[in-house]
Amino acid sequence: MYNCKDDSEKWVKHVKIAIFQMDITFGSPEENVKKVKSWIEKMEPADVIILPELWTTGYDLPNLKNMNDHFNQTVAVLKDLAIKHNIHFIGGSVAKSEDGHIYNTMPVIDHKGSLIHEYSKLHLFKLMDEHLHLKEGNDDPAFKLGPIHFAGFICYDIRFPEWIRKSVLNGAKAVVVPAEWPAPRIDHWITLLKARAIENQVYVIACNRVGRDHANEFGGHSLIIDPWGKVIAEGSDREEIIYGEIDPEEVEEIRKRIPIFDDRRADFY
Ligand SMILES: NC(=O)CCC(=O)C(=O)O
Repeated sequence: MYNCKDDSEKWVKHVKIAIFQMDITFGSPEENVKKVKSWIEKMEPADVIILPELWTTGYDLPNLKNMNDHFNQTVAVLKDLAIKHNIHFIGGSVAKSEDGHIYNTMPVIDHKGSLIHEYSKLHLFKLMDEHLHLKEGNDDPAFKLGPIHFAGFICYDIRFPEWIRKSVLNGAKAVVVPAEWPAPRIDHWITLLKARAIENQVYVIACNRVGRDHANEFGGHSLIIDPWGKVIAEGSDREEIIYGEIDPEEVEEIRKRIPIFDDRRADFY
């Protein structure tokens, strides 16, 4: 069985992922936290939970400025849950106030309840007014859970392949993507995620919300894609937990089969 809760450097197999493909109650952290707490109680055993983008508030962007301590409060909840359930959280993203700005920030919390990583969305999505309310981050997307190298990006970031390639060249074997991706562009979502997996020969684990707010209907179709581009698990357009296992050794197998990282012409590009 898997063990990505082993802190040693030993290579592990079959890390079990649980994607919380949830609807989000607009502007109501209490309701959304309540839902995450109840889903954990009923979920199958897993190693890592992935949550969607801005899962506590949705795109209630004008009101985020009144929620100063929101990020720390949410991280505190996730820390308690991580310890109680002995599970890692890639905590989607949560609005974070800092230095007079608000960031769209992914917290990663390990099974011992430590906040081990933060990444603030690098590319703000103007079509959903992010540039009017948020500030872009400048973080490194890379983090490790146990011995596994992940890189985490947020939603619109997946349209920038060179940003993801940079982390892969630095060692990432699995790319994680929390999102609030609208239903009318769900074919872009699926195609871009498959392309990121195939071109980088990495796992792609992507959690999209479902439901609607005043402006958008969101498309679900959360995905776990292997480094060959095969879909291991795919969500519907309704609320559900999506499970799948990833095996980091598979990345090396695929890279032996088609050795793009040996063949690429870094002298040209
Ligand atoms: N929340 C987002 O970043 C949405 C990105 C999106 O919809 C896109 O088409 O890109």
